Amino acid sequence: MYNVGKIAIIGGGSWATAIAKIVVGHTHHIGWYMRRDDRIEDFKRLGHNPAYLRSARFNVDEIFFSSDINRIVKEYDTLVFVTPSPYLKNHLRKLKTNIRDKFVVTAIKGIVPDENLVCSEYFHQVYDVPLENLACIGGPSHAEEVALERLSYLTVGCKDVDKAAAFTEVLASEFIKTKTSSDVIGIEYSSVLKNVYAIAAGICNGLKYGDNFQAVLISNAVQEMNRFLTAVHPIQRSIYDSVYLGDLLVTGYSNFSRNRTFGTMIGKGYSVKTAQIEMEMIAEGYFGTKCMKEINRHMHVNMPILDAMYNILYEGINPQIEIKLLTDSFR
Ligand SMILES: NC(=O)C1=CN([C@@H]2O[C@H](COP(=O)(O)OP(=O)(O)OC[C@H]3O[C@@H](n4cnc5c(N)ncnc54)[C@H](OP(=O)(O)O)[C@@H]3O)[C@@H](O)[C@H]2O)C=CC1
Ligand SMILES: O=C(CO)COP(=O)(O)O
Repeated sequence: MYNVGKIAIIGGGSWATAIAKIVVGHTHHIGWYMRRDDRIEDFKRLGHNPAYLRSARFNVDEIFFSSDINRIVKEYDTLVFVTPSPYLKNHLRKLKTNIRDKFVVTAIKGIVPDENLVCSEYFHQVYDVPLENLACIGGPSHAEEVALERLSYLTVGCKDVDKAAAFTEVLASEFIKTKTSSDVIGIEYSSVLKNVYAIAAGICNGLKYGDNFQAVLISNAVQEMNRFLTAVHPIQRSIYDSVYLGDLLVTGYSNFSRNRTFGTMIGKGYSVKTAQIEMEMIAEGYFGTKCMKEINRHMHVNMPILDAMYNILYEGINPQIEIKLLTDSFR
């Protein structure tokens, strides 16, 4: 089996912390790049991330921390990128080290803004990482629940399924079941789209639509997701697998979801700016909406929910009017 070698986590937020906890439980050593030295010092002193998932405790002797991304990249074989998508380029801008020969795993559920590329395409096109060295982690997995050791399913996608299987070895546990897939592009796009649909679910919640309508919205969202995935990467897949439908459901229904929370505020009448300030956390579906709208200008897939989100979030159309129009297109 493929040897994943020494693993490093790139990013210091809640999902990075949850993944670090899982991986170090297996390997007893990880590298960890965080952007702020003060956070690293506090982490070492407290034995937990001072800002995210504070209940997840670590043996800091098992972690090599650094705010120098080049140092981490040089010394580790498998790099797990877990930064919010809008910040990925900021971190990579500092990179002077070649990553062509690394195994690059992304747990990012978002598109690289301005480039309109999912992360694997970005690493392939800009950093020359071969497709068989690129993997993604998907599936319904709120970091808060993973930290509480509530049973969760993670899917590792990689063109080279042997490599995907090797990486699942460092994720699987009593409370994490793992699956493999070769559908990297499909998983990445579905992870972006489910955020857009979770914003839609939140907006409808804020507008006081009930559970009956939410079910119709999500049913139509899964059909829309399927149409797009079939157009962008036409392979045999079941959209009902948990990595696609499951992640859509958890993000659309869970109170942990930042995207849904952001949408609820918009539905209640907050402006985009105010909702973003109030949230204090990032709802990547906001950025995903614009990127997907631009990508779909060339793809011409019928995506009424995406279009409605774009009109509300970027064209300033009243959510009440836009959702009313959307309801007429639903099956
Ligand atoms: N949270 C979850 O449940 C899940 C998240 N994901 C995905 O994981 C990825 C990471 O999200 P998550 O861990 O939740 O993020 P969080 O919101 O928990 O953390 C935000 C991170 O971004 C950093 N950051 C904030 N502002 C900037 C900036 N201007 N430039 C660079 N970095 C900045 C923060 O650093 P600092 O603390 O120094 O400010 C922090 O490390 C996302 O793509 C998300 O979709 C996937 C599955 C589950
Ligand atoms: O991807 C997630 C759960 O699988 C997290 O979604 P949010 O970013 O909406 O919180």
